[in-house]
Amino acid sequence: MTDNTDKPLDLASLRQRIDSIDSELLRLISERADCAAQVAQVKTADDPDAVFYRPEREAQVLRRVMERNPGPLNGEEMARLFREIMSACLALEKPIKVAYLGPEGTFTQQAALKHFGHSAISLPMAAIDEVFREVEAGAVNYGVVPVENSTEGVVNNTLDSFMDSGLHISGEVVLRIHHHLLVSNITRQDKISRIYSHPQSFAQCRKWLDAHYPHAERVAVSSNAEAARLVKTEWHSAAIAGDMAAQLYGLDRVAEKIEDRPDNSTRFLIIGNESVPPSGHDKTSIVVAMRNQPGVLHGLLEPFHRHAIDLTRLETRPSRNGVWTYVFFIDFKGHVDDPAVAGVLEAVKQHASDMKVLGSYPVGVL
Ligand SMILES: O=C(O)C(=O)C[C@]1(C(=O)O)C=C[C@@H](O)C=C1
Repeated sequence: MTDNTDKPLDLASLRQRIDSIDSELLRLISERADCAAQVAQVKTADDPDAVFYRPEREAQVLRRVMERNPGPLNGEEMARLFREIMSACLALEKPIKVAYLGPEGTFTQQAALKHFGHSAISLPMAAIDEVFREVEAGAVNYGVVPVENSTEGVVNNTLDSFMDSGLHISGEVVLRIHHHLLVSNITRQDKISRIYSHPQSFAQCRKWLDAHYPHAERVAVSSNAEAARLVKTEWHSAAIAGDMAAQLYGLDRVAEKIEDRPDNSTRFLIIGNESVPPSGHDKTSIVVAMRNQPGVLHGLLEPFHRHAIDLTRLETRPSRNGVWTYVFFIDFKGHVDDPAVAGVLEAVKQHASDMKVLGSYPVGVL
């Protein structure tokens, strides 16, 4: 930025300019919040049981921000700012309650905040099936559970919980997972003989641990946050956990980003009671039970090929009602309202002994 003589502005003038931009931003954000409050009135006038949170609309707003972002901030950074503005606007309409796989400080809490923003009320649950139960009981509006990790694969408890549940998937969020080796202020760093972490995190950092702490005892605990908590009281122990747990328990990072694969990421699902209209860029998840006959897998997959539908994931789990029978969890691009998807689902039904649509939802934006 320069004045009329092409000289760069001095610090005081730049700060003055920032103050006036902030005043303008304040006015605009408040105007936006007023609009959201009016949206709430319109929604309740149309329907007393109106649902205020609209995942398809939020995905569209964030995508538009990313597409139109002129820089110099990158698109994701800008979308994160808008994510928080929208979260605050929704809280003005109606605060949203979200249960997540706890305890506090887990990656699942980080995923919940990334998806809903910090104005959502987030409540830790002790187990995945408890998250499902809280949503089913109506104690919270939505739940957040991990479903797959790029290094370690599928989270079986989540898939199994879907088999017995009538809940819908209303969204997905992908989180880059960075693990750190954490110590507390009482830790003797040269005497670390025990390392706590969740089994999945141990698996994701196996090579690093073999190289740097081959003789330390690896103690598996129920969550990374629990690992971080334990380190507060033991002078010879360290924990492997992420940023949220480090912050929550005030731990120091002795080594950062120790995961073996730099692209290590986990996908989480948002579960709720409502189905979601199309957002323009959606995914659908189904679970299918097949008759045990030759060629069933071909019969199941052929319609996707025929209708040019992009499969994004296929998982097999043992079915709970028969020895050596299986169910398939399938994710693919598109929304149940798309004619091509409707065609595929019709064809899959012909081969399946049972099929359930778990939900159509916007492809994760952030
Ligand atoms: O468009 C709506 O339905 C709104 O309620 C507004 C708004 C927003 O702030 O943009 C807020 C919450 C919804 O989840 C989606 C969008």
